[in-house]
Amino acid sequence: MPSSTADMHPRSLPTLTECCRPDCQEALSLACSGRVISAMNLLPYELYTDVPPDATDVFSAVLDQVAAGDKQISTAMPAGAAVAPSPSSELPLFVRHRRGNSALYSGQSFLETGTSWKTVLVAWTGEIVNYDDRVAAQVAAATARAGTNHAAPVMNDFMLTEAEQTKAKFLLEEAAAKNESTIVPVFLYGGEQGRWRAYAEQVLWPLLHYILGEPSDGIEEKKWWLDYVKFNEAFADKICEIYMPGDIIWVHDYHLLLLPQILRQRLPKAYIGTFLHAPFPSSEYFRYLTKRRELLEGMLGSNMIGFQAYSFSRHFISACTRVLGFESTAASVDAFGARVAIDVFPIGIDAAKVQRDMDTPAVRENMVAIRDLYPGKKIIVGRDRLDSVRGVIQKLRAFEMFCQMYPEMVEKVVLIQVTSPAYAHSAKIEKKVNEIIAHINGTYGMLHFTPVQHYPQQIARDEYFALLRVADLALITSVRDGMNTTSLEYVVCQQDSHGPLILSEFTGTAGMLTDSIMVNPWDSVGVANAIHACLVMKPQRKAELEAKLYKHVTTHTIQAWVSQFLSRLVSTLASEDHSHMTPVLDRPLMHASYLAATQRIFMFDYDGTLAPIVKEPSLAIPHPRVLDALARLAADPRNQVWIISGRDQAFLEQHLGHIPRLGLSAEHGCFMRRIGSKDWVNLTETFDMSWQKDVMDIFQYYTERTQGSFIERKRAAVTWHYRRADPEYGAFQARECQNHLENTVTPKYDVEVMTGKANLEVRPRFVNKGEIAKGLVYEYKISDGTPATPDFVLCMGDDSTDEDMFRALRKVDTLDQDKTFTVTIGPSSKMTTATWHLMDPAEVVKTVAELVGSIDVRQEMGSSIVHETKLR
Ligand SMILES: O=P(O)(O)OC[C@H]1O[C@@H](O)[C@H](O)[C@@H](O)[C@@H]1O
Repeated sequence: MPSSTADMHPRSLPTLTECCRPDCQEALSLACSGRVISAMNLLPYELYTDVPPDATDVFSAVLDQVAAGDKQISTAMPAGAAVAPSPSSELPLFVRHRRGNSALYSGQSFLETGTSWKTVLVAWTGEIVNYDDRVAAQVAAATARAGTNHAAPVMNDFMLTEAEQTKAKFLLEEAAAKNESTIVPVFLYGGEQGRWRAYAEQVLWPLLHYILGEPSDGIEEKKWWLDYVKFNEAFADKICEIYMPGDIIWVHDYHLLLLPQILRQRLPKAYIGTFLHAPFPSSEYFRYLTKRRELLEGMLGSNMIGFQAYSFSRHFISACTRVLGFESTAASVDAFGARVAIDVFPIGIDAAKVQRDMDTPAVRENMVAIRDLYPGKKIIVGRDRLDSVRGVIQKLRAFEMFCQMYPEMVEKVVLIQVTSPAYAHSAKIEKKVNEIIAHINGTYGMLHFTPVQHYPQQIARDEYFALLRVADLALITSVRDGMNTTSLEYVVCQQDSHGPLILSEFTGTAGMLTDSIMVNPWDSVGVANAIHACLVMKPQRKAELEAKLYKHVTTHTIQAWVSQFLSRLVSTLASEDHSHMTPVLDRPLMHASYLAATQRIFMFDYDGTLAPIVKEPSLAIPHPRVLDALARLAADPRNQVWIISGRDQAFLEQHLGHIPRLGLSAEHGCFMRRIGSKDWVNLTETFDMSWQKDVMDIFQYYTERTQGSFIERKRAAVTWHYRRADPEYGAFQARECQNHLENTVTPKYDVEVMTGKANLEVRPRFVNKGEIAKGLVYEYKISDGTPATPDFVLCMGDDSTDEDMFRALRKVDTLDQDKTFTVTIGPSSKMTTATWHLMDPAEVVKTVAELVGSIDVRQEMGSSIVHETKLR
């Protein structure tokens, strides 16, 4: 990991001398441009309009009526607000820093000022709030807190004129220039401005946090979805306008999950990294989303996807396997012919800035004030947004339990809970919170003492840091959280006083702050005990824990996070092109060799090569185009065409047996029907088949224990399929089953266990596709029966049994290897001994059709490259 900004200098990056997809066969001589385009939902600046000069008075007057004494409302003009010079016909516009998202913005700010990367920030302006709306929003918040019914404030159908837009841009750029960064605002209009967040915040956010909405007719959700698509497209438009080859595009968070794939379609060679700041739920939960496929595919346009915690990345990979059926490893997903790296990057904070901000005279003054309020008391502090995932209710329940279990402690402790309003209206939770607090204070409080002090408001930074510094304990009980920055800031603030941290195991932070006191927020007795244990903890133990936590937080900072994400993305890109990428079949080259040859041989595997893999094997019947192409190919006397399959002879006979001059090899070579013959030869005739009973018993055992699996019994081979079972459990059971077979059956009989695509197959060892392929080459005869050596070989297959053919052909020294085309079907990243690859059976059919002239080769050549780069 780069430890200093010097490490981040583009000059020290690996030079990417080729495009990240070498199989494009287009050496682009690209170098990383040293520029990062960050795409995030909201600009770090807020834009608003038309606050009249006497705004302070008007705000105060309105707000006084609805929420007397409510400290949350800021009635003053924002300090340092920039005002655009404008002719009186235009709206005056103001820009100020946006609150919240501090980790995200400080990461961006470090990228801009602390590294040598050039940066561009593409982000939405957010709702451009006009004066009336601002008042309405404040009134809404105040009335909601006052407990009265209130409808959410309606944003106007707001529109900036061209001139105003230019002015807005000027203001934003001016603000950004202080950070030496370039800003590209995304302006969005039409209808209510909040519509652009609706899908992300009403559907996605809850689901990512394991919250299910009420079932609906879906009409509203459909509208929100269309807006979500448009939102992502608007970002893609802006990025395409400014993109230069070699730029790194860094996409942030759940508002922009479609953006990577939209960009991949438009900029096939772009370097794209995505980071999800929110949690990613179990695939069992994620699949509730009606747009689950689109969202996953959208993310998979990236070269690398980062998550806050290992469990989130595991869930994501599992969703890709289960929902999309994509192959994956513990750290990657194979999607659309490319390998997408999946990694974990827990976000940190700007610890140095916190250290500066927590040590100001204002903070120290506030600390004294707070201590004076609670002399002699242990202070427990909580600061959360008031939504359904931060676990404020769970916290209060646990505190109540603590008071009940440890009555002797009650008077010695105060819980100061600060809650800031949630994005979504949270009146119900607020009501519940107030009720519980009233109950605790009513039960355990006294005239001179109130155990829970609740501050439902945004507090100033100075007050916030003062609170974190005077606390004896921090209590974080989120029921779901991507990353909890309060816990990190608390650790920095406790450098001298060593207050322990109680942390919910359901936060993304839990994985990194292993020296906190971990709790399950649903277990109020457990949390109550943890509170007690922390309050009576020995100073030395507290100091030990704090020292470890402090070291972690000040090492894994936001700066380290930025550096780590980018350096891992760059090394992923750099390693992608040189490792084991197999080039896409050079169809013009193959076509030229074909035309020049007269003694040709073709070997095609069936499943996964001529027909796609389907859930039910008997339904994988050949498409008429496949039959037509094979028939034409076989009709040419210069061609010898073979199907070399694991299928049994009945299946091959039924679907392909009618094609004249087509050779068939069934059950991996156990049975052969030679070209021009109607008879099958059984190569296993004399082979002892008693092993089948043992294998059937074992397969039966696993079938009973693996829901959805089934046995296919052929004449010589036996196959156990788990393609309809749970993919992970099926693969696990297959490994167990394979072990079982290899310990009991293979030592006893001369048989082999093969792993296929979601299946295990057992067959006599002496036959395999490699032996058949070799034999066909050695026994090759031209039409008059004269032995000859093929001068053109095309061998295609998709699974490990076909690798035997590729390997065998490589070893035949009579063959001209330049005229021997071994082609694996699958992504270029697949491990293979084949020389070339094609993506899927559709590409195979197209390739064969070209050879026999069913498709005009001049029109179609290279189309697989186009197809693939388009997808990628
Ligand atoms: O060798 P191929 O054609 O890819 O077939 C592999 C396997 O594919 C499966 O779909 C069949 O059910 C099996 O019987 C067969 O062995």
